[in-house]
Amino acid sequence: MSLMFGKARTCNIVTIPEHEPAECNIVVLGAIGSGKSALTVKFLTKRFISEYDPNLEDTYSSEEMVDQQPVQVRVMDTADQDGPVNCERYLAWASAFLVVYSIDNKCSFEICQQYLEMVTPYTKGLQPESPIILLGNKVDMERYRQVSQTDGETLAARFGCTFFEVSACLDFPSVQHVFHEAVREARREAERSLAVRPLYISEDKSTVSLSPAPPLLPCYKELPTPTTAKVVTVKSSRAQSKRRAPTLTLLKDRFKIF
Ligand SMILES: Nc1nc2c(ncn2[C@@H]2O[C@H](COP(=O)(O)OP(=O)(O)OP(=O)(O)O)[C@@H](O)[C@H]2O)c(=O)[nH]1
Repeated sequence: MSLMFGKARTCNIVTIPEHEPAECNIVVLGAIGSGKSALTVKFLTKRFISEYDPNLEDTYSSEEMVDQQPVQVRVMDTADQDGPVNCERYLAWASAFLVVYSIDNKCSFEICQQYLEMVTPYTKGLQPESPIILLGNKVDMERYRQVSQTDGETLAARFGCTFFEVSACLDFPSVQHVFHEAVREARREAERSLAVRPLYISEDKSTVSLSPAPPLLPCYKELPTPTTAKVVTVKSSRAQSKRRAPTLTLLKDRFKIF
């Protein structure tokens, strides 16, 4: 079981054991057509897709550098046909959630509320919690806007989650920032969860030990086997490349990338 964010930390008494390399599993949720796949592919390839197979659910992996720390980011691009159903396939797997609606589609915003109502009670009870980011996508469609930024901010505040408005077809840095912010929030939650574990001082005072760790949810289990999921790996490491767009081994017939 790999633990989240294995930056070893020593203090004068207790050394937290070196963990394995950090990993972060991000699950992208939202209504059909809200832009989940486009945002995912933009983050992984810097390119905007225009066509996709709406019934396919894929999980991608990318080596990222977030705040000078390497992290293996896995992104599950879900494809729920009718809103939050069959959620157990990703709830335990997730380190963080991106819940996406389209600002030009009020119905997609209402479906996001259903996702937040389903995911929040589950994550709030976890150690560490899996943070949630609410995303208003297609901000380039301002002239067709049906959901105000204030509505988005209000919904995010109601569920205690971070809020951004983005566009998968505009600049890459704003999309990358959202995914990296999800990693940062998951990292902070993991550190906070470690920090609140009580210390026990043994009788002879010579050693101090951390209480046995609460069963941290493994941030990466065997991927669930959704009927159509394909695990696709980003070929080149973004951490090492000179910001080259990694080649993503997408099955080209499913995405028309231009
Ligand atoms: N204008 C604009 N169009 C977008 C944006 N993001 C996605 N689209 C378009 O919206 C449509 C749906 O995008 P997808 O990324 O496939 O949406 P999805 O949420 O993955 O849809 P499902 O796979 O059916 O769940 C496609 O035609 C995209 O080209 C955006 O930021 N701006």
